[in-house]
Amino acid sequence: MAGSHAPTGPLSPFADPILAARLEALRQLADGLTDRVAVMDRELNVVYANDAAWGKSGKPPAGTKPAKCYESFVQKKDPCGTCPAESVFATGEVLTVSCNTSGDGTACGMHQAFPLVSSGGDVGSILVLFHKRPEPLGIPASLPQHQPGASRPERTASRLGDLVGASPAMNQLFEMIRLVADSSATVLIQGESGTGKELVARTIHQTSYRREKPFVVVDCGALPETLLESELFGHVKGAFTGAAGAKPGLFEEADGGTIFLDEIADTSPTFQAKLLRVLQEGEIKRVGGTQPIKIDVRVVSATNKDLTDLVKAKAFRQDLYYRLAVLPVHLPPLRERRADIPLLVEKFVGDSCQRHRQELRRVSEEAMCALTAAPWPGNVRELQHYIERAVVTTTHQELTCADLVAVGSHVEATDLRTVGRYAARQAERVRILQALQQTSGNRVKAARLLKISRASLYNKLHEFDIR
Ligand SMILES: Nc1ncnc2c1ncn2[C@@H]1O[C@H](COP(=O)(O)OP(=O)(O)OP(=O)(O)O)[C@@H](O)[C@H]1O
Repeated sequence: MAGSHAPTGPLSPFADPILAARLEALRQLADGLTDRVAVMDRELNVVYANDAAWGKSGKPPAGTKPAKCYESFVQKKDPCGTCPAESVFATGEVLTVSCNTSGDGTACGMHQAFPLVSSGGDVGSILVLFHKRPEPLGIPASLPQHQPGASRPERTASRLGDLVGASPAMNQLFEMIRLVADSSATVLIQGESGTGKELVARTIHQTSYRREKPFVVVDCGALPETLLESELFGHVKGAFTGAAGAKPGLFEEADGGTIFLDEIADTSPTFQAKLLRVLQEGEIKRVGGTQPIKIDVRVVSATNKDLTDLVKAKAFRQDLYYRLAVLPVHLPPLRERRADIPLLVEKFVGDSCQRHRQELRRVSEEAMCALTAAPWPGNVRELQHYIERAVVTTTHQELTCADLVAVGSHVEATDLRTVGRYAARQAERVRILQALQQTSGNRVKAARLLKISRASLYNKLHEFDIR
């Protein structure tokens, strides 16, 4: 039996179209879950709860007045003295409640509460995840829920698939990914460049039942409007000069899977109108064609711009925004979640050592502190490249602060000439280190190997601070 909506009366927040769309998406994915999930309005009426949340008391019969959360979940007549979820309405911040599984701290056993924002921008209701009920002895804590086939990414406290993180923001993200994975609702990921938006999209795909089907990435900002249309929707023979044959588009290629539309804010109004139609109708028409083609694709999009600002400035269609952002995800910049840095550093050192066939290297405590304190304006991507350079250009078993200084400023050079010069110097440095290694530190032999004079080698050792 599936979960159900309780009647909500004429003042239901779900008269709001965006909240209604979010509720529908949540209902689709939470109905079959064994985790307890509920949505409450500002008056603490249960607007939706899945069967697991109603538990033994069972859902109220249709037509009864909206049930209050305290009546439904803890069989109390009066509201709890303080409900932590109320702060979510006040602040719009995600809340995690530390309490044990029997629900000390909150009578209902609330674990996390997420704000559901209305089209007007206020918190119209909250999504609540509860702690699991203690299982009777002898029964496994969770029964396998998934079909055979490619396994879902492994989830540990600080990792989901390739995504690592220990900050509250990342932990909430892991929970959300797990919760939304099996819905087909659209997801909009917003965050600065390099924060991991594409990796999050890929993890959502790999966590979902679509994981054995394609994950197709489209950089919408990189293509002019007409090319983007024919790439995404395909074209029929003779649709334009050079269209010698018919070609299926990326939406067709992604059928059954997920399409990731990166840089969605950089699309033209004409393209936005066409994409909106595709999302509304669940079908595409190839460029130059008239025949609609049904598609079953989950759309995950991303932008490093604030899409709500663009909507206000009328630079992005509001109706398309609502369609794309049924499940909005915000990835904070790395400087706002420094607790993730040590885990990311360890992962990137491990990956780089493996890629460059080196033994696993360690990072000294002092160096880790310096890395954790750095500003990382280029976010996780900048940290990843920095670690890669450190692994390639240094030789000590343990990476120290001195090694990091030798790698150079963590701030990436942006102009091509500087990048080229920097890369050439790094390559030179690496070659000298290799020569010294090959000759067991014998500088005369190393100079001979490098085909430079001994004096030049001494100058370069000084220049690169190699001792
Ligand atoms: N939490 C994370 N754990 C492990 N690796 C990560 C994490 N976040 C980002 N990365 C890695 O950092 C790099 C940049 O991430 P990604 O390309 O997903 O960022 P992005 O936000 O999509 O960037 P852009 O906006 O420039 O397209 C990738 O190599 C990705 O694998």
